[in-house]
Amino acid sequence: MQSKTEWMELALQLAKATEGQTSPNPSVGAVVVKDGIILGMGSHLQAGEAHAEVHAINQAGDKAKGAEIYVTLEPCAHFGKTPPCANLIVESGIKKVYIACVDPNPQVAGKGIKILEQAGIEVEVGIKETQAILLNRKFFHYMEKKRPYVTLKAAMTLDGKTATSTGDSKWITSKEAREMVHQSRHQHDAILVGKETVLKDDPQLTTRLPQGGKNPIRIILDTHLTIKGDYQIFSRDVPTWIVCTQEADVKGHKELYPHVEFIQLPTKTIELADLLAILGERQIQSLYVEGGQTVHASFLKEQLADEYHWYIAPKLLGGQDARSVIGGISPLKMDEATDLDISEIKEVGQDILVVARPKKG
Ligand SMILES: Nc1c(/N=C/[C@@H](O)[C@H](O)[C@H](O)COP(=O)(O)O)[nH]c(=O)[nH]c1=O
Ligand SMILES: [Zn+2]
Repeated sequence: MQSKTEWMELALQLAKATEGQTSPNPSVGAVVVKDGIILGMGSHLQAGEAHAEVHAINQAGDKAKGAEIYVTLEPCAHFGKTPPCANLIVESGIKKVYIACVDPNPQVAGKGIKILEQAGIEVEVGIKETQAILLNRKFFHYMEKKRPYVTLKAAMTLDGKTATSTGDSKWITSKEAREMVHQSRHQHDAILVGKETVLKDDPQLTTRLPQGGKNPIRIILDTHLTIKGDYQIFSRDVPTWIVCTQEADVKGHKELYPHVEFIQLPTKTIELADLLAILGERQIQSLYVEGGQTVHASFLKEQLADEYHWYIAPKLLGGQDARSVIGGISPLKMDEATDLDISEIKEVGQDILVVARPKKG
């Protein structure tokens, strides 16, 4: 017999397994249980398809009568592409609903729970709530701020260098760490780099995992559209959006690269807040920023990064002339530093990954 916490843990595993593939929807898992026996379980797999509760209840069939359901997010109450799960739960005869976290989206918060309680179904909220909120932090952030959740990624030596003075950086981190980066690319709607990274590294910015994976949209910051030539970012297999400013000659570039989309900002410089708002309007919920140092400096200065993935290799380069992780100008006083909460440190091959987020408040 599993405890309610263990059943919710299973539902969270089901949700976590689909991380990145359900965008613009959240990742959700559900388990239907009666007398300690699993009658049905499921994950929401793709936006527009059945929700996790539908899969789990369909598997349980008539046996769902008198059962309990564990679901990682409050059941929906609105008619989206599928009928509301709250009504389905009522019709199924389920007698108790355990919910990890409510939907913070003001339009839906609490509506699903109300339908259940009005039908006389017992509801308990908050089992493994922290993990459930963490799992869908990008979705909740996007719902609240209408701009993508931004993760800055950097790979560096133990003394914080991302390349030698000649720009050589192949490779700093191990195969395992680089594979984890591709896993993150798969889980993000878009990936962003600056002009310098394109000119120096000629990156593909695609997801290349042994088991395959979704390619994020490539977003390149190129203020005056200076990137010309057969760079890999112009390949036709992945959508590429180039961000430039008002004086850039988009018309001329469009003739060179007809398959590329241009986002021309009405300003002399690329204002990141404006860009993120535009990306939000285009349903980009999560943005993976692979640098380089100038781009990282802008996101830090504007305080627009929501998460940092620092991959640190057991190497030392030394030298003030080697490239550091974040460019720009440093604040004068240490107490102007950006304070972070380190949420995870894990070994990846011979490297370590530090996951950190700006301190709230
Ligand atoms: N030099 C390194 C990285 N380098 C990161 C960027 O500078 C590269 O241009 C980008 O990842 C290349 O993308 P690709 O062409 O799609 O493979 N990133 C890493 O994690 N470890 C490194 O050691
Ligand atoms: Zn639903």
